[in-house]
Amino acid sequence: MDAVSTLWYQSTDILQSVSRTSLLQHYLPASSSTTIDKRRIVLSTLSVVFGSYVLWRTTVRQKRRPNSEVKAVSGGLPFLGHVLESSHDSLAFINRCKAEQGPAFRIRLLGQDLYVVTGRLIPEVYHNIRLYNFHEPHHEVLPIHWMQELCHGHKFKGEHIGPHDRQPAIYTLQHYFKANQVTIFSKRIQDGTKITLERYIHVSPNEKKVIPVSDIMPFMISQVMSFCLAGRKAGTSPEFVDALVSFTKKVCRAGVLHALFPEWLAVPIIKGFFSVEQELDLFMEMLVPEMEALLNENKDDIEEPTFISKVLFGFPKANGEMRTPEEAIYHYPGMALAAVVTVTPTVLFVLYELAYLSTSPFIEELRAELGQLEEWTPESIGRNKLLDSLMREILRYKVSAMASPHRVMADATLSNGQTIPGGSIVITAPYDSHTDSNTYGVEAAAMFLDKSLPLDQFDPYRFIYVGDDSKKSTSIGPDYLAFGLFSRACPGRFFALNMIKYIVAELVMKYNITPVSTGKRPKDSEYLGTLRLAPSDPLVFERRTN
Ligand code: HEM
Repeated sequence: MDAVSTLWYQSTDILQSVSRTSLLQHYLPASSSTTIDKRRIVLSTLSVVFGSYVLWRTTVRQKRRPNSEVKAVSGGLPFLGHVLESSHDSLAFINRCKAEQGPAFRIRLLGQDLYVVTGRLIPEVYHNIRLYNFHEPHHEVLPIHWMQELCHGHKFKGEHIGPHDRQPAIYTLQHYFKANQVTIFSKRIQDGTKITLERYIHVSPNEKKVIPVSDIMPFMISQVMSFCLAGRKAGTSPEFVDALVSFTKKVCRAGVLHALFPEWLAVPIIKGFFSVEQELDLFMEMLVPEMEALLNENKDDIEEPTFISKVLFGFPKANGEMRTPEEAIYHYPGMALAAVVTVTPTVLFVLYELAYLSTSPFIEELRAELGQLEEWTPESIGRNKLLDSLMREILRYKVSAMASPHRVMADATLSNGQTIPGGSIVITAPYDSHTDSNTYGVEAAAMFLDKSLPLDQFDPYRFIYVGDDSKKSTSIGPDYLAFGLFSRACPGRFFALNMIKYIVAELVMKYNITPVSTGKRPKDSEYLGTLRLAPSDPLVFERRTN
């Protein structure tokens, strides 16, 4: 999950929504000229405080740097740093930085220094998990537990997890969501997708409709996800699904406020406008009775285990006790959020590429292959090589220019001899690796690179030329960083791809999906180089009859 990327994406939205809503009205009723004066005073005070804070972040905290330290890239504006350049054309920006400073360089975004590593240096960061801490920066940008504590802590406190204890949510995924285990979700992926298509895409046979895919996709994915992670009752409840979408949006927005503003300012805004108390109440109200009922059954006998039931029964807490239903459910919103914010943009990318491939033979070939499957399940669809090649290519090509923030826990020396000071944030440059033939090695180049389009172009057939399993959409490596690397690699990837491929296969077989206008494909949106999203234009869905 690439959390830092939500930062810029949400910030404009937040500032707009905060100013649109009644923040000032709430504190400053507008009735007289005295009130207007008071408003001015408060606004000026806020501006001075915020301005001083920004100045402090950009100047006072600067310090002397040793010669061996990774060097800063030239250019950039005060406070904004390289925001404009990295948002305008992130790939050109990375190339310029590499040309100027080599494989590691320092950039500045919104008053924050970021150390960027490229190519062969990336695995070093993923490998040394003690030196490069992955969780801390993610918790800062997506402060899920902090939000749970802030908005719901007066009603329920999650279990204490020490730094050396197993993380219940991650441990559950690592042990119960392996490639050969995710078949337990198959029936629910199928049923959830069916209900979702009926609920969100109403197109009769031979009818054509413009569908706002980027608006409805978070709901569609949240629904199928709820089926699997929280159970059928949750998955069929529109309130539950809407609460998950709303929880996700609010936490992303709170993450921006939390990262940009001091806590004394962020907390009242978040409590006033982005509180997730109602959503967390609803999750508890709906799920606790189900989990209590499960506790009375034989736990080995659960017909359709969920993420929550695995946290409840899978393994004890650090003190040896089993979790209560509330303690198990506490881990659900964060995991569901991680799943929704990664799967939704991936499915949207697939739909846009398919829409713009609608006149190429690829779609018909894919339909012909899928049409020959003897059974229509996530497993059989998952084994289709053409669809797998499409998925790996989407995740290879659509990855953002910069991703995966890690906190450097002590002064660190990279293998090129350069150093990164302890306490800094280091990020990786995955798109650069994915498009550099040096990362693929000689064998891969001989095996498939010479048969496909150049690496900086999209080619859905690219990975069907591979003879072994090393280049499947779930197989990680330095040439495919979409799911991270080593022990920190995404433990939800087998489940995610099973689900995404099934949803995509259903859509491809049921609909002709085309762009609204036949002009040039609109560009993907890029924010700060750390987030890449498919265009938000709607697409045309035509119900197929054969
Ligand atoms: C296409 C979909 C997905 C993508 C592209 C993706 C990507 C990633 C990446 C890149 C990481 C490593 C962190 C980093 O390098 O910044 C990660 C970690 C993680 N992902 Fe995913 N992910 C996806 C789906 C999911 C799903 C569906 C779940 C849950 C069911 C999930 C749960 C997690 C968790 C818990 C971690 C943290 C692992 C740890 O800390 O060791 N992901 N994901």
